[in-house]
Amino acid sequence: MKTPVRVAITGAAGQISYSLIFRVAAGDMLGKDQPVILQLLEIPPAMEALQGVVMELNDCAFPLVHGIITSDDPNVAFKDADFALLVGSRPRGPGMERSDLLKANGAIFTVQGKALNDNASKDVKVLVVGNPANTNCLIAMKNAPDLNPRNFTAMMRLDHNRSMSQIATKTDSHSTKVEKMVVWGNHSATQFPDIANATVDGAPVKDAVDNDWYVNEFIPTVQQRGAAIIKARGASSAASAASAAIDHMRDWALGSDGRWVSMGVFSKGNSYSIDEDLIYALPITCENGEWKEVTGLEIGEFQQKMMNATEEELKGEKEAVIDLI
Ligand SMILES: NC(=O)c1ccc[n+]([C@@H]2O[C@H](COP(=O)([O-])OP(=O)(O)OC[C@H]3O[C@@H](n4cnc5c(N)ncnc54)[C@H](O)[C@@H]3O)[C@@H](O)[C@H]2O)c1
Ligand SMILES: O=C(O)C[C@H](O)C(=O)O
Repeated sequence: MKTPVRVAITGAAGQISYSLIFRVAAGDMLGKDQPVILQLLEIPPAMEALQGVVMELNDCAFPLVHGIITSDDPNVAFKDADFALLVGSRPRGPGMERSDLLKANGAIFTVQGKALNDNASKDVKVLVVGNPANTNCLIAMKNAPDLNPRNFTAMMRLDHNRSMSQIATKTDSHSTKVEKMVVWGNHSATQFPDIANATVDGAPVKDAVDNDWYVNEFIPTVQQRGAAIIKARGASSAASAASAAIDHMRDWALGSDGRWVSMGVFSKGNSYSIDEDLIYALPITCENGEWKEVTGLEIGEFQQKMMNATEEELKGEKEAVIDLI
């Protein structure tokens, strides 16, 4: 039996966590042979609801769960954490953009960045899910000067998975047959789901779909999918967001087997001339617990325009929270 690892999850009584925690506990994230100690963070008004979640976790009698800690203090929840999934923050409602949440949520990530810096394992792998995820991740990273910036990532995997699913449906194939999809930039309406290198059943996607569908249907559908779910469900995506978080962390920890994934990462040293002080989604492969940028892709005029637009938005978000970083 492996030694248990510590998995901290914030917003643990919320919608996403209600799916996420149970999947982590079942071994979907780190493997069926990896015991976990769950370290669950909430704010004081939600601690009672969190106790209900813990009762349900206990009632599952998960073989891999070797301890459950609950707290409203990030210094306790992040103590020696090997993995930290920062979910806790307000979701947007109808008619809002994710960046409208910066004022409400940004400050959460200064406190949590400091607490990670002071308490977590030096190798902690951090995934920011709470919106606006990229800029919240930048805030947390900047408030954790003793941790390697490479430890901080933002979730773009939901956008990546949404793209693969849309392509599979359009080409009458299956999402597992779609490879080399890239979603660049911000988890927002400016994100750029790019099919230039993507293949389906080994053949170029761009030969299988027409450009009009790509530009006028596919890209806006992926960009607006979060808003479409809010409109339909009356609440933001939760189970699919949890599933994407599981995919992101699993691949980072256990490897992506050469498959490309999209992750929001610190842009310093990137090979696509993107501003070097952002959390920007790039094409990534993961191996031996490390992520690596896919380099050397040719960038055409349309791609450059789309990549610049999402970069500009991220620069604007950063300016809006400059006092927090
Ligand atoms: N990056 C993505 O792809 C993606 C996808 C879906 C949702 N999200 C975002 O994830 C966040 C959570 O969504 P949800 O549906 O679970 O929301 P929710 O409102 O159901 O749950 C959020 C939980 O966070 C808790 N919380 C608030 N402040 C906290 C703090 N300082 N410390 C710890 N916990 C705190 C709340 O008490 C609540 O229980 C939202 O910001 C949402 O927009 C991101
Ligand atoms: O759209 C939202 O606000 C929730 C989430 O970021 C999503 O993409 O579903």
